[in-house]
Amino acid sequence: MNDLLGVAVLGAGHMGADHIRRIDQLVSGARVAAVADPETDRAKDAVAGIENVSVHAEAVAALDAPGVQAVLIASPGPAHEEALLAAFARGLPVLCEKPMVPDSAGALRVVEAEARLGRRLAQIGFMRRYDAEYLRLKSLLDGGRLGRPLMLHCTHRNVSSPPHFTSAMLVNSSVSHEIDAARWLLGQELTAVTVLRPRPSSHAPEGLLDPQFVLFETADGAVVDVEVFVNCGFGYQVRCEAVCESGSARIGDEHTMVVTSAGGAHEEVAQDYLVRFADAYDREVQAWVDATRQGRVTGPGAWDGYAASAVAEAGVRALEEGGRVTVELAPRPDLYA
Ligand SMILES: NC(=O)c1ccc[n+]([C@@H]2O[C@H](COP(=O)([O-])OP(=O)(O)OC[C@H]3O[C@@H](n4cnc5c(N)ncnc54)[C@H](O)[C@@H]3O)[C@@H](O)[C@H]2O)c1
Ligand SMILES: O[C@H]1[C@H](O)[C@@H](O)[C@H](O)[C@@H](O)[C@H]1O
Repeated sequence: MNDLLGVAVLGAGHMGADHIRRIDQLVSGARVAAVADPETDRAKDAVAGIENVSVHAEAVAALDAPGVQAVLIASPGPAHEEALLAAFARGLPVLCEKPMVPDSAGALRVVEAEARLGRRLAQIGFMRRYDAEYLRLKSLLDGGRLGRPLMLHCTHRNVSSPPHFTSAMLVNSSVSHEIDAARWLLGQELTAVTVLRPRPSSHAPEGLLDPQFVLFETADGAVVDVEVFVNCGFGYQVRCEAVCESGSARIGDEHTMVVTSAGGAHEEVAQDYLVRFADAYDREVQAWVDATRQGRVTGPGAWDGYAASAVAEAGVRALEEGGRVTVELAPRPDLYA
């Protein structure tokens, strides 16, 4: 392998442009070798000032571009399956933004394709696993000092939702993070989901069911609740409180600065995920580059992406049809044992 891992970035929108900047300026051991976006001007803007990078309208052309040794997928969710399978066909390691594939059948096809290869190539962009506060909570729960976890209470608030956002996306895009975090923190699969629909906020776009209250049950009898509110208007807030047999622990309150001026003081609230989780994205991409250079996958993988999609799909059914929906997972291939 060359000195620097050559990465093709697919999608140069919000996340893609941020990852391009990160690989170019912050991460060691990698460089941006190619970028693909059907909006080629967007791709050109994102790589302005970067040398030896090719720009493509088609994702596949970027995978085949000179110097490409790995892929970072930051296109919209529905484009991920094709890109993942194309990367697998070329033996290229991948970091794929969440959701891995929004529908569970497509996600399972990705799992099966990787299982057929017989080696793991995909890491999924569940960056909360790299956030310092989540890591502290994980370490506390694993240490056992608080006893068995019984419940997680989660809050996931965005200032506003993008124009294309649908009611289903509150579950399969936003809550996909809580689904992965809960599986990871508790070390269990989520087995059933119920979604309550409070009256929509008058600040939400017409027809969008926002907020929602999502309730998960786990294989070992714990319960996870998530308030998801993507047009809350005031800030980006992600909180998680674990309630255990011998105590509780809460994260998500620390991302504030207290500003004092003109006879008053107020706490600032982060306005978006790029600020709140900046350090987590940095650590995530660095860890992916380091592992990839060693020929390994160390982060959340295709099975985690599939499980999150299957749980989210059950959640969307619960949202649309009402009632409690159980989650059916396919058998887990040995590759992910
Ligand atoms: N981890 C996180 O916290 C986080 C945050 C935001 C978005 N995301 C995920 O990142 C992905 C991108 O989201 P975004 O907010 O950057 O979206 P975006 O709309 O800002 O950007 C997507 C870009 O992909 C391009 N594109 C469309 N089809 C493509 C294709 N087939 N190949 C290559 N590029 C294509 C679009 O032209 C656009 O420029 C989504 O999967 C989203 O869920 C993750
Ligand atoms: O795609 C984004 C992203 O995953 C954010 O982390 C989440 O807070 C948003 O709700 C979602 O729309």
